[in-house]
Amino acid sequence: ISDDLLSEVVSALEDGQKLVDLRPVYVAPEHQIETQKANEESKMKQRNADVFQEASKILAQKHGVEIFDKLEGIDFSALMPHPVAKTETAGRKKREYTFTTPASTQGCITDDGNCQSAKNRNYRSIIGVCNNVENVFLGAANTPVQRVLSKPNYADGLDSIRKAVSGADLPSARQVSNVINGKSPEVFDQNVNHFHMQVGQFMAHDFIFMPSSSGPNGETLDCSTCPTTSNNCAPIPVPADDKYFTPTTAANKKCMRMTRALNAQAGFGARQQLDQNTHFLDLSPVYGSSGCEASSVRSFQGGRLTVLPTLGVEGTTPVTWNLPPTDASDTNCQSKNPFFCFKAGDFRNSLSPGLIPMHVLFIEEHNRIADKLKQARPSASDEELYQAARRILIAMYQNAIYKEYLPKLLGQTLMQEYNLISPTTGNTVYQKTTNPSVSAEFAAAAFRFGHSQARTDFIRASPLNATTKAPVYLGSNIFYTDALYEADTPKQMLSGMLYHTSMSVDTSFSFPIRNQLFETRGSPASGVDLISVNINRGRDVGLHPYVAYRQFAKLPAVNSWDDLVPQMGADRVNILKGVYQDVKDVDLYVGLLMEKPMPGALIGPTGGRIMADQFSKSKFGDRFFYEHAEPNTRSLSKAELDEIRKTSFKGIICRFYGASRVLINQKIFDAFGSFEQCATQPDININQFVQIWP
Ligand code: HEM
Ligand SMILES: [Ca+2]
Repeated sequence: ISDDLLSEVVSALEDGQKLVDLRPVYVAPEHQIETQKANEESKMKQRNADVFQEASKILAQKHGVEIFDKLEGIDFSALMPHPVAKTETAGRKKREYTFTTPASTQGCITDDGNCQSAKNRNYRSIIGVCNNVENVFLGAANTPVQRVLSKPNYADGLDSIRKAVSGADLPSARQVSNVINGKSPEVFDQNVNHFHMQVGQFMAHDFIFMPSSSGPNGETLDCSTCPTTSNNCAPIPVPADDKYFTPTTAANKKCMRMTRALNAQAGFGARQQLDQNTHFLDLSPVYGSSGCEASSVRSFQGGRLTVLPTLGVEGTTPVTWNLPPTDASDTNCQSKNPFFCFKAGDFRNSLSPGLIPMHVLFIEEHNRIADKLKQARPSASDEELYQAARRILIAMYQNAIYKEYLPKLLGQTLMQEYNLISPTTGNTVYQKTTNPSVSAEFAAAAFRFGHSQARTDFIRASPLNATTKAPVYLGSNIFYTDALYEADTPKQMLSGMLYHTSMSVDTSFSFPIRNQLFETRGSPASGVDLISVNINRGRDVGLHPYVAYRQFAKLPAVNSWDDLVPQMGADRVNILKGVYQDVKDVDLYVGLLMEKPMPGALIGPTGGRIMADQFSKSKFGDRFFYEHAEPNTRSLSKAELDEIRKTSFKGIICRFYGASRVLINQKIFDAFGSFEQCATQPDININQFVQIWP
């Protein structure tokens, strides 16, 4: 670029920094739950991004947004007027990397920074670097999301929220949520159990942790006042006739709090969001996405992960069960000592009551594998046992997702169309040119379909489906863990989820999901509506309206409301007409859930394709995916892969219960169907994994 433009860039950055310093501060006066709490690395990225954002506005005002085409791809971070800049790869060889480490990393696991080291060829790194050796940060923690449609949709091309076609504001996300929500009673899907919901949430936490913006010194923002002047708040107006978030009158305008997703743009142009977790399906909710998370869940003995053995009484029988280790400093935890929330690879582990059983399920399977490895190889070190068990468990998990979870969600047509069906023999082929990163459309809209599956309650049952104790009500147990400390609750809750249906995937949601997210017990309306948050989140991250994705979904273009009828039916289109002025205003999340499911699937063609596309990228763009055999990489041997292929969620669950469970659902996500004997569920032959070491 010319010297003139360069000096303009420098002064725009300087002025940008001044504007950032002048921004009104919306720091929360009192403690607030922050599900999507940013870590130190994300916060550092926001510091640069805020300046780039202000500087972009200065340049755009003078030259129009076209100027950004000229500046694209150039690294300006060294010109930042404040010192934390420096990009990860600047001045480094391609296959080496360094990453900014927070100050408090004492005792945390570190990496050797070399993608060709034996360790990085043998195992996935914890933070996900070196998966793609030519583009070492692709898919790593704290890197940007990608987009199904190449550019985000912002009213000013930079960061302001999309407007309606008419130029007016879009209808309030709570208004939309109120109008689309089906009438009670809840409708259940007789073909799908609640475990399908729970696995989905766990996977969501593996794919992505999109952090929220924070204040100038990393504080929690208070985004409940409206209208707002903050670039990082997007409060949701509550309609005057709202049934739950009352009282509200036009004069006494009330807003539901919502903080915008943290801006991590690393150059000029539009706002850009990031994923704080590894983008890969690599069990990061168990093992962590940072060195500190990883070390905090390990026992450092025999390759094991830490558990909290717990004692209780069921009826008159003493019982013991495991919980994850506690985290007394979890700032989101609403239950108090001794009912601490837990420490796991993902900070959101105590968000909903059903999540902890998932964490315990995988922690215990990891420990069983580590113990078997140790028995077969008594001289192996803790590190060797941990890494080997981790590799085996991730392989089992990927196998279960692609063979059991995904066909139920997508149906055969899309499984075939996106080449997602696992071969019974031989290998699949890694594609180094495939970007495995999570897409904004997947994270902020399509994969949130699962919020529609979440029922009001978590039933606790014995392995024979006898009810044991009262169901755990979702609305009063978000970030509360006391129920998990009641005898054998993780196993009883998992049993309940296996035997009981989930809600059907549509625009009907359970009461807690629509009204009680983060609610504090005894304080009605202290929470938010997750569905409004989903809709507003889509606008926040610059998703295009639903109609823009029709071509990607191989559907005819939409010019009038009638064009939606073939996919949605006239009744649903009428509901949409009641809240949106124009068919081109409809939010992506809403459009996806309004589509009728494809045959044999839980979701319609557009949501299905956004998800199938993601699962394809997550498979073919993951060098360590369990079915690939890649040179210079410790892929699974044929014998190892044959062992993994025999496993399933069924076996993992049976082993979790031990002798107390005899039968298991033949199809693990069917609520009603045949059963199989637990005794016949294949486990891996550990000797096949010990022969080829590491
Ligand atoms: C009890 C059930 C659940 C609760 C209470 C819950 C709650 C939440 C909350 C509070 C957020 C953050 C929203 C935001 O600020 O934008 C979120 C995000 C999300 N949820 Fe759920 N969820 C549940 C189940 C599920 C299920 C079953 C799925 C998928 C099948 C899912 C997929 C997602 C995804 C993809 C995100 C975005 C995560 C990110 O970008 O970091 N959730 N959920
Ligand atoms: Ca991950």
